[in-house]
Amino acid sequence: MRSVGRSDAGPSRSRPSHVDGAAGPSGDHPSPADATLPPDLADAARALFGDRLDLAAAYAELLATDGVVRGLIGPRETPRLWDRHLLNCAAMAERIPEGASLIDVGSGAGLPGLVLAIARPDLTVTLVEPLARRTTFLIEAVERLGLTRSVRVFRGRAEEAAAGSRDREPLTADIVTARAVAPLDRLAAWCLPLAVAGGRLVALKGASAAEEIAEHAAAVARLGGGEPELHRCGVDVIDPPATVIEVVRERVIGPARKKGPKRSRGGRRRGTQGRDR
Ligand SMILES: C[S@@+](CC[C@H](N)C(=O)[O-])C[C@H]1O[C@@H](n2cnc3c(N)ncnc32)[C@H](O)[C@@H]1O
Repeated sequence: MRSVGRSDAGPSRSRPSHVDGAAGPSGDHPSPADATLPPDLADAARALFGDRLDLAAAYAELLATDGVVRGLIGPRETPRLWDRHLLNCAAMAERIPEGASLIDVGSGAGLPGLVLAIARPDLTVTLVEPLARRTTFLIEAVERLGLTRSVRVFRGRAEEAAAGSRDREPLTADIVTARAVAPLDRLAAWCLPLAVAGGRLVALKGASAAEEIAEHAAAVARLGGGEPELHRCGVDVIDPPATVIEVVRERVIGPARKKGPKRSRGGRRRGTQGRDR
């Protein structure tokens, strides 16, 4: 069994002051967001993060420092952390119902799962990531941002999370998110088993989202998914808006059945007499 790195041990002693409601972006003191956020993105960031903007800025700072040093984010990404990463991911929040449970598959350095946990304190978030270097960063980030009550980290693959083990129930959630993890057919195979019946996969995709739907809709249906839908998020807030593909888990498909013994032309199993069932 793979190890499970949980981070739900209550508030961290090292949590930053802004979590306790120290001066926010509109307060009297300079805030972390004032220092790191490009001025032309400030309105969008305020619209998407609201009074959690300083927490988002603290996460951006972590990505730009520890995230780069540990090789989780390329140094060339730091000038575009807000527009390409934080704002895009936060825009997905409009597709997620109030109070939902959420599993983020292949979180990497926390995108989009940690961003959504920052923007939406009403969510309960599980970050699923197989690589130890990444889960170590995630666990530390969750503690430093004071998010231990709403976010936990599962080290393992999505398939393992969905399968459960002798010591652990299978993980499930209302919403399963993913960004930059796999094409839609593979994503559906990994993510739909993690959604409750009627729950949804919400995958952040790029410009080729419509082609992906055309290519993989049949595979998604075989996996128990409904018709994939394309939605634009953050319209009038970010430019361009974020594109997501959503798939509802309409049917619960069990594990692939093993092939039975070959049947003869008459419908009887080879080597059996009489009963065919
Ligand atoms: C390209 S990174 C994207 C990370 C992050 N979602 C982002 O947008 O920056 C893909 C991530 O998916 C993870 N991954 C790959 N296969 C996976 C699986 N079957 N289950 C869960 N995570 C997986 C990898 O370890 C990696 O961290």
